[in-house]
Amino acid sequence: MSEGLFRLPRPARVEVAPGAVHLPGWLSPERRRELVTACREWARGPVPIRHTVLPGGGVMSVRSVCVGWHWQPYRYTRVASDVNGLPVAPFPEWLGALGRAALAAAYGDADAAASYSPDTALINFYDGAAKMGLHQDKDERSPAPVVSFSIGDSCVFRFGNAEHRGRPYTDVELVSGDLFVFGGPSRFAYHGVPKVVPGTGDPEAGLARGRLNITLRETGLGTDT
Ligand SMILES: O=C(O)CCC(=O)C(=O)O
Ligand SMILES: [Fe+2]
Repeated sequence: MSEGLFRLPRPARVEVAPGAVHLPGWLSPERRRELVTACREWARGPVPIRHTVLPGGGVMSVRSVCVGWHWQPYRYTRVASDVNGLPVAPFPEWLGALGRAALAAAYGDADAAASYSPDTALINFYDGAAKMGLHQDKDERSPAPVVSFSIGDSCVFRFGNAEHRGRPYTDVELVSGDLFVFGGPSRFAYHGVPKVVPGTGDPEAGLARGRLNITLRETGLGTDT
C-alpha cells in the first residue's frame, strides 16, 4: 500500500497569514447539500452561470454566477449587462447568517461577526482544467473580510501577500466543506487556484464532479446602482 493512502487528521483551524484563517471541514454535510442545491438553482437564472469574458477578450475557465450584486470585470452592477441584462437573484438572509457564523468561527470574535453584512456572493464552478490566476479581490468598497466556502473536488489555493504575485505565498489544500476567511491585513492579498484535482470530491454533497466555491463579500455599495 502506498503511503499516499494515509492522511493525517487535519487541524481545526490554521492561521495562514494574519487575518487569513482556514477552517477545514467547517461546513456540515447538510450545509454542503443546501449550498449545492441553492447554487444549482442560481446557476439556472435569472442570470445563467457563464464563463466571464474579460475586457481584453480573454475568457475565464471557471463558470460564475452571482447573487445580490453582479460582478463583471471589474465592477459590481445590479443588472448583468454583460450577460442578459437581468437583475441577479436577491442575496438571501440565510446566507448572510452563515457568513456571520463563519466569521465568528474564524476569528473567535462574535461582536465583530455580528456587524458583518455581506450583500453579494460570487459562485465559481471549476470543472475540467479550470483554474484561477492570482488576483486581489478589490472591486469592493468595504474592507470587510471575504468568506469562502469550498465544496466538491479539492484544489490548491495559493494565498500570497498584498504587494505582488510572487513569494511569499502559501499553498493550501482546500477540501470539500472547508472554510477560508481573509480579512484585516490579508484582505487584499493576492490569491488564486492553480489546480483542481478531479475525482477527489464529495458526491454526498450532491455534486458528482467539479469544484464549487462560494465567496461572500460586502460590496460597500449600499443602495447605489
Ligand atoms: O475558488 C476559490 O477558492 C477562489 C475564488 C476567488 O478567488 C474569487 O472568486 O475571487
Ligand atoms: Fe478572489
